[in-house]
Amino acid sequence: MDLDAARGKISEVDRKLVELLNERARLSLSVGAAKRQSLKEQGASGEPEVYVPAQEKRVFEKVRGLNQGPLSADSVCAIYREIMSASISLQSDVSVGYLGPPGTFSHQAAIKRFGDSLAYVPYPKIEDVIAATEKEEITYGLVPIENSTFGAVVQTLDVFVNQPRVRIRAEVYLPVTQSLLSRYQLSAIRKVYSHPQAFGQSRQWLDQNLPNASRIDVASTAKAAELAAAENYTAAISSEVCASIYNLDVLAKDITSTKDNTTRFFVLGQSSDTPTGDDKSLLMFTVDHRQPGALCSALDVFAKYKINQTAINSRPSLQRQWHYMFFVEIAGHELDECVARALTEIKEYCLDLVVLGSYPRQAY
Ligand SMILES: C=C(O[C@@H]1C=C(C(=O)O)C=C[C@H]1O)C(=O)O
Repeated sequence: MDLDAARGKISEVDRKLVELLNERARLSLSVGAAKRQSLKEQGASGEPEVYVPAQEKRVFEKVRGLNQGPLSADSVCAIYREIMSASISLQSDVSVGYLGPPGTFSHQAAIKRFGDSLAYVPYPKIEDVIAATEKEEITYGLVPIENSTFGAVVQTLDVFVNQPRVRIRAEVYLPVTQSLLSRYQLSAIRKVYSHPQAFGQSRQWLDQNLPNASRIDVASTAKAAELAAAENYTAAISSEVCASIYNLDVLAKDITSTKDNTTRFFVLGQSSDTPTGDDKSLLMFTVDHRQPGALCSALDVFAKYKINQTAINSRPSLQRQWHYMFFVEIAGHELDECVARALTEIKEYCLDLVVLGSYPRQAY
């Protein structure tokens, strides 16, 4: 086929594609109308959930299975991310809050999960994102929860300890590459700004290469880049995206201590999604300190029901000194029968058990 003929055929395919995309969009408007109708029939007030991670997971799996190439399944899924983003925005005005300013890994994770068609709202602190979700100032809030190198994001867990009225709706994994950004050469740098998590992920590199520079914690890696752009003899540990946003040079790339450094985020909303058959749930509880082995007995309930624990963390309970709030993530959905039974049983050993949410398991 010659060039003109190939371009002519592409143009014909584009015409059909645009037609099909709009046909799909009209159907997603019908989905929105059906959700509203069903809420009305149940006598419930408020807007239906427009972002449905369980359904999106099914669509991605279906599309992966259908794909015969030459496009890679990942490319087709990236295109579908945008198609679904557009159909969400058509159903309703959706806004997603994240830890800003623009360019943070939270911002990148939000775009990875929600695509380009939604409105993004930066907040200066993680607790502000959670408070804005609680007040429904934004439709969904995205917060970091743990990093594969440095562990739990304690700022997020500490807000959960106060039991905000939000539910986890989805999880997102984002590969994270930390870099040293500055307007100066390495030898001139006296001060480094970053988020405590990014310092933790890059500590070895800093000890070796900038042992005498002071390390100043700030609320986000993008805030660090903003400060490094404004102040003399400073640098930031941040993302390469921020190097271009804040006009900084990348002095060193990929300075984290482990390979495949990845951060996991939660999408928070007003409710969790329905079970998919492959979900996880995050529980938060304290145990009765007067019962010896109470934590062990609580965790034993999961063993009894053959429920896998995928993560465990603890934070000070803030109620009594040396008492802890435990965060246990398990495989399964709160509405799965065996999880529901285990939760009833585990309450015997736990005080204040809260299910923070159930969400479809995502690939790393
Ligand atoms: C259309 C829906 O709403 C959203 C859009 C989807 C899509 O375009 O396929 C899938 C899930 C939802 O995030 C739905 O719930 O089915």
